[in-house]
Amino acid sequence: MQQGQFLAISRQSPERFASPMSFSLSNGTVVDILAEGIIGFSPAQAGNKDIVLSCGVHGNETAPIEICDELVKNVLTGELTLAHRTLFLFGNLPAMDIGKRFVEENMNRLFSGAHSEGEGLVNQERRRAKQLEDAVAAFYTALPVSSNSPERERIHYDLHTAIRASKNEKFAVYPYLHGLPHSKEQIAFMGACGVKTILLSDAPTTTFSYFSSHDFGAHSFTVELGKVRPFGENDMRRFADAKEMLTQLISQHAITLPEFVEEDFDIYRIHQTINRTQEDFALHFGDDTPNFTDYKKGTLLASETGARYEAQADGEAIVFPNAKVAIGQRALLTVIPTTLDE
Ligand SMILES: O=C(O)CCC(=O)N[C@@H](CCC(=O)O)C(=O)O
Ligand SMILES: [Zn+2]
Repeated sequence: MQQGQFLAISRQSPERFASPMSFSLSNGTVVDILAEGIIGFSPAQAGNKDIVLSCGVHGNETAPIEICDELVKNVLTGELTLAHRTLFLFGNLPAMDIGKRFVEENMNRLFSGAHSEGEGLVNQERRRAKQLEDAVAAFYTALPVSSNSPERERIHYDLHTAIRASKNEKFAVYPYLHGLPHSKEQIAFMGACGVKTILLSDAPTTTFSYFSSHDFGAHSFTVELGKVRPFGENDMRRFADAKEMLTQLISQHAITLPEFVEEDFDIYRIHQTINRTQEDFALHFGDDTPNFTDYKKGTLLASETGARYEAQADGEAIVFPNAKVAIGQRALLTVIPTTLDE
């Protein structure tokens, strides 16, 4: 509490959080530590939002970890007083220690129960994905929505940074909503964070943000705040707007957002999801080609034995290319400009 060293203790001495613990801060906020890297706060006069901020689901995506570490520190030391119940999740602690995306398996393909499919809970990423799901479920369902109380609003921002540089530096993946409307207010919040590019998903996935969106009706996004860099090497000025808005979100009962103006955003829809199915899967552009580089119809983007993957429309752009993913996993997304209600 004095130093707010929750992440440091979680990483160095996780056994200290082997059993759940609960205590109160002098401002009345109740702190629930469920496990290493999992800490919830319930202010004495909690507003109507239940907010989950997750980071480090990929261990080498350090800027969001540094932001959340500081927010947690500020709450624990009393420098920041929360207005809403907030759950912070530091996802893959062992992967942070080795500075890698993951140790054995990409955690962000293990949600919505995928952790227990096939061989089951055989590695730490699978067990952790289940633990994170359980923590989110307990957090969102702790306060039953009573007919007398105003509807509670569930929010989950899963904070990442991208492996490649991006033409559009900050962008967010809006999970598939099964036909429900996209929230303009949420997109306006993203815009205030400096996230002016939104990718609308076209199908269910096993990502963390789809899990909270689909299972709990949360306003969820995977938010890409910049590029992967080691701890201590992030230029935090590039994250200032995001950090400021996240601080406002959790510490103010209501925040003032600029009106949503669609022209201020680049909205894309996912057009192709290309999975690696063969050992010889190869991308047909350079490793330094940034996300959102677009191509003419017919351009060969990737190939593997038995398949050639081409741009199917002029202006189709690449996102998250990675030829080294495990067989069966997503190696490339392509996106096409769209509008919100198209
Ligand atoms: O830069 C990359 O190739 C990956 C960055 C990253 O981790 N992105 C997420 C996106 C999840 C989503 O589609 O919602 C991921 O690949 O898990
Ligand atoms: Zn990531």
